[in-house]
Amino acid sequence: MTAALEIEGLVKTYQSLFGKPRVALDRLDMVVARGEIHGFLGPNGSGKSTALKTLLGLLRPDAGNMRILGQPVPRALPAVASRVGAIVEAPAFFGNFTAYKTLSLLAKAGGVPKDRIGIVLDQVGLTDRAEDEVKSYSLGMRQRLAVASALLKDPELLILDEPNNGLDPAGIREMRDLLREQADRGMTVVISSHILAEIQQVCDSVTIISRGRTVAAGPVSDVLAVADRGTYRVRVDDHHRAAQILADAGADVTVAGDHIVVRDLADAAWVTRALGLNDFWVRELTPVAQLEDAFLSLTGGGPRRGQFRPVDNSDWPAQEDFVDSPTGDVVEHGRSS
Ligand SMILES: Nc1ncnc2c1ncn2[C@@H]1O[C@H](COP(=O)(O)OP(=O)(O)OP(=O)(O)O)[C@@H](O)[C@H]1O
Repeated sequence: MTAALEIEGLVKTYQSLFGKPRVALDRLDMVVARGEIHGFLGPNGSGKSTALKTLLGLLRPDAGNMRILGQPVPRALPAVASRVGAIVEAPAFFGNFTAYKTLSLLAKAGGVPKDRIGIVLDQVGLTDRAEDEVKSYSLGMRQRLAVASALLKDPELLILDEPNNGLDPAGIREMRDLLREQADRGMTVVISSHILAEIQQVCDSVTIISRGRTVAAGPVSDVLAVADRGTYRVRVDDHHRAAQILADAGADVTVAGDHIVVRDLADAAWVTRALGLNDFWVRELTPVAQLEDAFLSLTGGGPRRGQFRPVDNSDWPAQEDFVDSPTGDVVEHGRSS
């Protein structure tokens, strides 16, 4: 069976009248199998939105091949558009329209049967507020209304850029259940996110990008296995002193709350020996395999709002290029620590 989404060698450079061109996508590759929930992960400014907008025909690519539901895009977009639901930018709703009226207009414009409105309102948990004006909605409720609008067509492929933005923990859980329900019905779901724990819980597979390039892809368990390069959590009495002993012995150690994290360990027994020789007895020695760790080790740093977290500068424009973020926030220069 063909993949729901395929991107191969996608290149996109933003031209600027005054500054240097900015390479946002640098031969990006991505494949999403049908029926799965796929996480599209990357630090701020790594190119996620650019990739999704290019895929959906909102930006023109410089090079590369893309297919949606087996059809080459952007050429075949008119043919596949009715089978794809997407939110790549926060949609602007009329504040004095109700959710029902908003969805009615969208349904009418898209030739969607009216009975879909009640179904999607129910799916996103807005039935009780359907007759309230959108201006009275919280950010999370607007987010759910946006998802409802994307679900109207009952699409085969649903693409959501940062769907959890503005949602509280309960809202995030509801969104997760909603996406899982859709996937169980056969819908393919692609979500971009920085909320790594969330991706780990909901996604079957991931593509991790950094600076416009794919750095890891595959089933979540495979990506975790690759990234699990001997990272262990160690619990011991007086963990500050124990961390010092391990650091003095040459280990890559950080103290994290009430435990120690030791990285790049070839043999976990080394920790037990090194501490035992100093009369420290290990109470816990557990391998750590979290998507967060995979993400950090693959992209070289954690996502921070409005900041770039470069990985390797070898073939990337000079540091002075990294001065503006799309949000206008302060931007970190150079390699992350
Ligand atoms: N309209 C634009 N003009 C010029 N450069 C842009 C434009 N939009 C994005 N960029 C640049 O392209 C790169 C990728 O940005 P993009 O928004 O695609 O990343 P992202 O991974 O979606 O980031 P975020 O997680 O912060 O939304 C960044 O260097 C960004 O500054």
